[in-house]
Amino acid sequence: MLFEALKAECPQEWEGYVTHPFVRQLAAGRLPESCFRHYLKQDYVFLLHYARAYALAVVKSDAVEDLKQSAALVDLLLNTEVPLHLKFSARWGLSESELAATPEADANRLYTRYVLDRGMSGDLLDLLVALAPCALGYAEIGRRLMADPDTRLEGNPYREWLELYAGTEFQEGAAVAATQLDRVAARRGIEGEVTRSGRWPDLVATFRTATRLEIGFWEMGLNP
Ligand SMILES: Cc1ncc(C[n+]2csc(CCO)c2C)c(N)n1
Repeated sequence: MLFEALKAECPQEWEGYVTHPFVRQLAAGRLPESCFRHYLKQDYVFLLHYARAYALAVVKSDAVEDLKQSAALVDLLLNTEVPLHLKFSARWGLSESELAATPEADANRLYTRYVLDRGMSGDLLDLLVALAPCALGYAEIGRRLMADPDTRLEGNPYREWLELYAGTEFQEGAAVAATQLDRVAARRGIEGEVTRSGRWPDLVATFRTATRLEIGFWEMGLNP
């Protein structure tokens, strides 16, 4: 699986992302509320740009299956994920107008524009690899946190967040994204020993950069 091969190339960055102090504090219920609210506001802005990146994936698709999958994700993001985020944020006292007026943090801008740029200058595979730490990382984070003895669900104000990303629906979505990555790679002639492909160094560099930018997003969350 391409996703596993990419992770294996940058274990330090990957561990830094999925075990970041932000998520560990969140899982233990020790994350300051100001950090979580800051994160929620920035994540709203993030989701809108993320939807744009999948819209670009529609443009970059040359197979009907990929067109459909990316188009469905744009719809899911804008018409399900964003309303869910609004509902969730409302319970933290954040209104839609407050979220919409959020000034975009540099770390946020850096990340989403990097992904869009990889998609713009590269092909669908470059774009999906740039999206992979986001599309697949949160499912892994949710799964790991649920198995972590330091995680506390009882009385944890962030319990819903944990249950969302560890939930079946989310895990299945990530599995579909991983399958698409493999399918697109195979169509570009990258199959079997993927690490011997001429494109491998560039794909690894993209994945590593996007993973580092996810770390930057957590860091931003810790510094409201
Ligand atoms: C900074 C940041 N990175 C990743 C996600 C996770 N995520 C956003 S939309 C989506 C579903 C479609 O793949 C996933 C997994 C996030 N919320 N914020």
